[in-house]
Amino acid sequence: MYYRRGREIPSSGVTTGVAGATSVYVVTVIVTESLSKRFPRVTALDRLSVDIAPGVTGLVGANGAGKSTLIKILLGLAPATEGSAHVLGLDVTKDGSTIRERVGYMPEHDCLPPDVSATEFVVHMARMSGLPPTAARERTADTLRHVGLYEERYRPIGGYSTGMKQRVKLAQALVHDPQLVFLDEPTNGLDPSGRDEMLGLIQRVHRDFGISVLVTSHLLGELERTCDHVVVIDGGKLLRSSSTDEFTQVTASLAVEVTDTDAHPDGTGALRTALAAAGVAVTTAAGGSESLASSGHLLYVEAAGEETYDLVRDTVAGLGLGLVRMEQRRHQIAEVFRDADAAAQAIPAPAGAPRSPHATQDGGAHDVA
Ligand SMILES: Nc1ncnc2c1ncn2[C@@H]1O[C@H](COP(=O)(O)OP(=O)(O)OP(=O)(O)O)[C@@H](O)[C@H]1O
Repeated sequence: MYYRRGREIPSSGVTTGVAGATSVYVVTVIVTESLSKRFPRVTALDRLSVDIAPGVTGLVGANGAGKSTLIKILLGLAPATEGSAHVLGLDVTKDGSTIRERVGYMPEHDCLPPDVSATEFVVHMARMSGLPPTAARERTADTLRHVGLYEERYRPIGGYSTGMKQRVKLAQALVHDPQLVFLDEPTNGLDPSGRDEMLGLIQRVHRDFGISVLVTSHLLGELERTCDHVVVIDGGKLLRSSSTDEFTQVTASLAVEVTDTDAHPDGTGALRTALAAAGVAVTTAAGGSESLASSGHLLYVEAAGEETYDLVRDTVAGLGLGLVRMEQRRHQIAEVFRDADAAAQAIPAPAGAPRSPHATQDGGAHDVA
């Protein structure tokens, strides 16, 4: 059973967006309703209500935003202070052990025994999940092959690189063939190529095995590449939840670069003036940074459709400028987040109000790839 805001619907034969006679249901794998977690000195989650559908979902937020706390509550490992949460239709307060049978978990921190091999460790975790010995060994071999550790599977984990250890953690989360996996900062400590490999593996977990993924990161760029949907939290509150396409496509723009001419020594400025006169929104750089743009002679033109391409081409030709490039440019999640953050900072905090974890910690939301 999956739930949509408390309404129970059968999972058999149901896919995302099931149309009933009178209403449309959205199938979810996770639903939280006004979920809060308060520690004596900090509110880690603050009335968080969010629906997460099958697929690959990114949970993004600065260090201390509440990501790990949410995962622990969803696994039934820590109680919420108030509110409710369901995972695969199961209540986290009552069905924690069933949830953990059906959900894989890759913890953030290093938790691997150094003296055993990947095979021994993953077989052990498979047995702990209830698989019989033969199935546990077979699944372990398959899973280690999937994560690219087959050759090294008999070596002690203590001699592994960080990337290999992350793969062992991923393998133990997948070995019992869960319906859903929680991956807590799986790219932590990896170099750029290690990150790319891990992100590729995560996409294949869903594409090849149909396992839904909730993956946390404080690196917006990598979630943008990997996830169908992104949930942004800040100081335990929901900042935004939408599909990656919505994040990045809503405000698609054209990046336009032109040459200067004798008639127009500032070709970029001339084009900008002409397009503005034609009623088109033009900025010189993302976020309005004039200096950044002037060094690259780039204009960003809000694209309403095909006609914007035609208008830019005709205006460039009319001014006698050379068109160096005109390419569609999707806004990056980081920009959307930066805009939201700028808006939040414009609202002064009440005198004496405690600073949120977001405001007090390093490596925050702007720690983008
Ligand atoms: N057991 C605890 N006792 C007290 N405070 C806690 C506890 N666990 C977490 N916190 C606090 O709750 C807030 C959220 O922590 P959480 O670990 O969920 O954040 P996070 O988004 O996962 O960040 P990180 O990636 O740095 O772990 C932080 O301010 C943290 O210090």
